[in-house]
Amino acid sequence: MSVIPAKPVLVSDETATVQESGRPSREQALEAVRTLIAWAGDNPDRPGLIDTPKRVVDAYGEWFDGYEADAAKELSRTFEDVTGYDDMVILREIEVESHCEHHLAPFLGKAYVAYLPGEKVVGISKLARVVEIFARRLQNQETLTNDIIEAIESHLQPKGVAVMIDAAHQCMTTRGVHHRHVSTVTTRFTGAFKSDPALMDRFLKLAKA
Ligand SMILES: Nc1nc2c(ncn2[C@@H]2O[C@H](COP(=O)(O)OP(=O)(O)OP(=O)(O)O)[C@@H](O)[C@H]2O)c(=O)[nH]1
Ligand SMILES: [Zn+2]
Repeated sequence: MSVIPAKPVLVSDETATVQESGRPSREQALEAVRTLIAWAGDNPDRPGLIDTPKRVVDAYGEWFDGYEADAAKELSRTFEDVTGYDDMVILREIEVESHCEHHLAPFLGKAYVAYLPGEKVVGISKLARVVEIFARRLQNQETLTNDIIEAIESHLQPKGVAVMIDAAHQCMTTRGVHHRHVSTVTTRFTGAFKSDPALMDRFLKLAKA
C-alpha cells in the first residue's frame, strides 16, 4: 500500500524522535489494519471484524498520543518557594505503558524518577506526565530512559537526575524467546546522582523500598 503524506505533524519538543513528518489519513490507517487482518488469515469483512480497524486506529490514537504532547510545556511551570528543602524528590512506581519500536509490542512496568532541585521545583504530577508523554511514542527502553532524564535536566537545571525503569517486554514474553518472567532494568544518572555514589545508592534503595 502506498502511504501518501497528508497532514504534517510538528512535535516541538527537542528530544522528540519525530521532528516533522507526513501523516497518512485515517482512511489509509483503517485500510492498513484491514490488510494486516487479511494477512493474518482472516476475513476483515466478517461481522466480528468489521469494526476492528476503527477500534485499532482509535487505540493507536491513545497509545501514541505522546507525539502531539510537549514535555517542555509540562515542565515550564516551576516554583521557587520550597523553604530550604535540599534533598532529592523521588517519585516511585510511575506506571509505564509503552510500545517497543522493534515489534510494536507493549512493554509494561514502572519508572522511578528523582531529581535534586536547583533553583526550580516542579509540580510532582508533571514528572509522571513527562514519563507518560515519552512512553506514548515508539522507542526502546534505553531511549525512553534517556528522553525522560534529558527533558528534566534541560528544563529544570537540577543538581542531578536519576531515572530507573523496570519493564517486561511482550515481544520477549509472548513471542520470540518466550521468557515470561524476565524484566529489563535501565538506569541513568546525571549530576550529583552520578558523582556521589552514596546519593545514587540512596536513590536505588528508596526506589525499591
Ligand atoms: N535494547 C533493547 N532491545 C529491545 C527492546 N525492545 C525489544 N528489544 C529487542 O530487540 C531485538 C530485535 O532483534 P531482531 O533480531 O532484529 O528481531 P527478532 O528476530 O524479532 O528477534 P527476537 O525477539 O529474538 O525473535 C530483540 O532482541 C528484542 O528483544 C528495548 O527496549 N531495548
Ligand atoms: Zn520488541
